[in-house]
Amino acid sequence: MTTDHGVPRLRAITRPLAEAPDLVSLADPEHPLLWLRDDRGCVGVGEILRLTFTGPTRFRDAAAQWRRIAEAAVIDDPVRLPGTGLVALGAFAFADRSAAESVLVVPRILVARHRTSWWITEVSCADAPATSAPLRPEARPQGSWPGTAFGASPTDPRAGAADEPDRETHSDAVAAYLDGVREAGRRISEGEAEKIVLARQLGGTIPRDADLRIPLRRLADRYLDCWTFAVDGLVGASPETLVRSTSGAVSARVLAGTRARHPEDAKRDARARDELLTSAKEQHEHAFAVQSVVTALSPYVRELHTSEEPFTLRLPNVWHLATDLGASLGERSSALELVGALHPTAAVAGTPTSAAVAAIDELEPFDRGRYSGAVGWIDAEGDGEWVIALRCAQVSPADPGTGERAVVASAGGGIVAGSDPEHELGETVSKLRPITEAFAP
Ligand SMILES: C=C(O[C@H]1C=CC=C(C(=O)O)[C@@H]1O)C(=O)O
Repeated sequence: MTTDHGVPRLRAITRPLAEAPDLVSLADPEHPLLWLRDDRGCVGVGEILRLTFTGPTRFRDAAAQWRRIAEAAVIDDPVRLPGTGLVALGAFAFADRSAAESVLVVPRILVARHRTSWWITEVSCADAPATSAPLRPEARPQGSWPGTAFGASPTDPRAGAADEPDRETHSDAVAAYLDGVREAGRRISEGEAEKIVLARQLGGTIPRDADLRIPLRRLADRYLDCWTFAVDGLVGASPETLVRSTSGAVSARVLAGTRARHPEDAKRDARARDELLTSAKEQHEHAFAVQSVVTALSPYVRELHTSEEPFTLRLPNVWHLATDLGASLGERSSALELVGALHPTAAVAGTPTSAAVAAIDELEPFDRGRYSGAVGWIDAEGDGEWVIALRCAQVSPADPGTGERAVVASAGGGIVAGSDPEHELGETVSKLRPITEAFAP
């Protein structure tokens, strides 16, 4: 199955699909592989190749290995749309020193959609005899979903203790987060950094046979402006496009600056939006995030342009300040190479990057894993779409003793001069809502 240089040789056969299957119901209930937003997306069934990476060179290694695999592949693709032919889905860790593996997974079967076009791709070893038509996966019936009520931290998973920023006494994990925010504020006032993004985690458990398609469907139905994803146990719905690169066109959506939504009270909701748009602090925090993306992308693109002013993005749980970027790809860099150049942006690390990453390492008492890393897909042309892994949870393999799967949800926010710790805590509660609600019983 490999070339003389040890590179797996794959054959991908793509065929148009006349019918329009429900992508979520085709996913594996316990190990879903899914990428979905409105009328675009794909579901992977089975796995033919899994590549793992760790350390500071994880993006570069993945990009180089994927390029070799794509060059060696035999591709039969009359459909020729973004995501046809050979495709891998991936999830990458935030930190260079993370214990979490970064992965690229090539599904055996991919069923996908781009607006009104549907297709199926079957991937096999190039040396095996080719089949005439790809195997059709079948929708599986819905399984059980007892859900989970998250506890205040992965090590203190007392159900229900998660979201209580107004409590007089906070849990140890919340107290540690608040201390971290204060310390970040102190460092910023002393000039060590201008912005530091600090996160916290919640913990829960689900039984081994819980059907993860249920929280995924809730996310996809509710967060229409987000990419709903499931890759190697990382499940979420992110509003922030790190980079999309298709046929030479590059785009990104930068988010930073947040207010909780109040959909039940239109006036209060509008006030929250106006406050966000006019807050000098939020605009300042946002500008750092835009600048970090512009600086990182510039060497790879031409004609980079951004929306003139940040606009407000309305999600069901929060308002965000947002800026869209567009550009043309300058040279033939793959989407994964662009991801490696962009990560970590100021939206998830801070400014300047190295000082912010060092502060996160000291002030957050946990490994972020893949939270605030990158999740997305890449095809054989190097085109792809990657989001920052936000509003998400990592679901672990089942514990052999208890049969339970640990679920760790994470959310954070940018700390700048003048940030108020209790307000920041409230912001993480709003940002955790997509996951706490999707995983609710
Ligand atoms: C770090 C997170 O959000 C980032 C993205 C949008 C707005 C953010 C903010 O306002 O702080 C964060 O930079 C998170 O959701 O965990």
